[in-house]
Amino acid sequence: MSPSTIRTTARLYRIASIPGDGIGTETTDAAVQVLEKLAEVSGKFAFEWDHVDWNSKTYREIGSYIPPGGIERLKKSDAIFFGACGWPDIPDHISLWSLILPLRHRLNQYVNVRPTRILRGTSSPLSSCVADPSALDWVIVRENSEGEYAGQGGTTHAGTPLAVGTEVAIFTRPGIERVMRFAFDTAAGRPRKLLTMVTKSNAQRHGMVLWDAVYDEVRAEYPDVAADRMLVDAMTCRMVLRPRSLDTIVATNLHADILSDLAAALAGSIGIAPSSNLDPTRENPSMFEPIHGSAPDIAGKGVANPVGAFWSAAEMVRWLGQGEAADRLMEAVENAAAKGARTKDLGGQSGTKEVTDAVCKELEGMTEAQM
Ligand SMILES: NC(=O)c1ccc[n+]([C@@H]2O[C@H](COP(=O)([O-])OP(=O)(O)OC[C@H]3O[C@@H](n4cnc5c(N)ncnc54)[C@H](O)[C@@H]3O)[C@@H](O)[C@H]2O)c1
Ligand SMILES: O=C(O)[C@H](O)[C@@H](O)C(=O)O
Ligand SMILES: [K+]
Ligand SMILES: [Mn+2]
Repeated sequence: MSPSTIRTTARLYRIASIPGDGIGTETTDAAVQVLEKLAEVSGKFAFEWDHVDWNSKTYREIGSYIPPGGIERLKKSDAIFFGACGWPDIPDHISLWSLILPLRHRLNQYVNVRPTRILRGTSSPLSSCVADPSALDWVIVRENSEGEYAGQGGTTHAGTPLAVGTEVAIFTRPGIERVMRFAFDTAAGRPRKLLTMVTKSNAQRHGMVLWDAVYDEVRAEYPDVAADRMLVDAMTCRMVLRPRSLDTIVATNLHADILSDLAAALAGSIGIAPSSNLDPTRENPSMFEPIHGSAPDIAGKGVANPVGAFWSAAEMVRWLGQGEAADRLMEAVENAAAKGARTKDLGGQSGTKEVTDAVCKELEGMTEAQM
């Protein structure tokens, strides 16, 4: 194919890229580089980037992360790629509630999909998974719009010995039902057709009990899916001791946030784990980001693992309809890891740049027939 043919037939995707803070900028730069290479070798699509500089520095300068008109700007894109937000000199609840959470809420991204598996060339701290890496292959479906992250509550007598803080979790029937259906659909679309629903409905007797009731109703509509439910504390043991007994997992905003960090560690490192903040109605752009934060302890050192950002980039490309290219990208990531391009968190010695270059090289080596 000549370059001009490529230009006329390629589908153009407009992507808003928000690197944010700390290693978010390093892993996003790496992902943009790998996505450009993927587009080049595929010839089927190209990216037009809207580079968005909302971060803790802009907050210090202008007092906000998202400037006026910011959400409208993002709505012009086909998808959003996000790095991480948060920096030690700004309280974490300010950065979270000024950037990532408003984006998830205002763009109606009510599901957060977090797959985990042990990539080829990497290892798990679980001995059962060292013997058989296929034992851990999960998709955590995180409720992404309400629950413990509803944002309701308040403080009275702040800064005094009488200080009172309330944190109100909100669970609505429509909110639970839509994420439950999404999870059952996800489970039904996977080979094992297995779903585990996680709550803490023994101690939390209102919202969590509503989760149980909605689970029972929706479950009846999916006779082909084998479903069970767990309390979140016991779930942590099951994830460690019986990984093969799990496949798709659905849980509340907070529980799934915690379980997905555990899942990432069991698969080798938080540095590999991806997430998709989805608006399943496709009315708004969905947003793709590694699950890790800005990691101030390693920021600026060139050692951050970019694989979670690459996997998120693959999920973005899949969401845009380029499933084959997404598979190729993951194959390139695993080939590179298997050949030794691994960062320190995975026991390797490569830096961010070396892993990025190795993945680009793998992509270049794939023939047109493969793409
Ligand atoms: N969605 C987001 O943007 C998001 C997510 C989580 C945390 N945060 C924010 O990030 C900041 C730091 O939070 P934290 O320390 O709890 O979590 P973190 O994920 O940033 O870091 C936890 C630990 O994992 C390591 N780590 C994380 N990503 C890595 C990678 N790609 N490669 C190698 N090591 C990696 C870090 O060095 C650190 O030791 C806080 O401000 C927090 O609010 C933001
Ligand atoms: O819950 C949070 O703090 C954030 O959602 C973050 O941890 C994440 O996982 O994206
Ligand atoms: K992130
Ligand atoms: Mn988290």
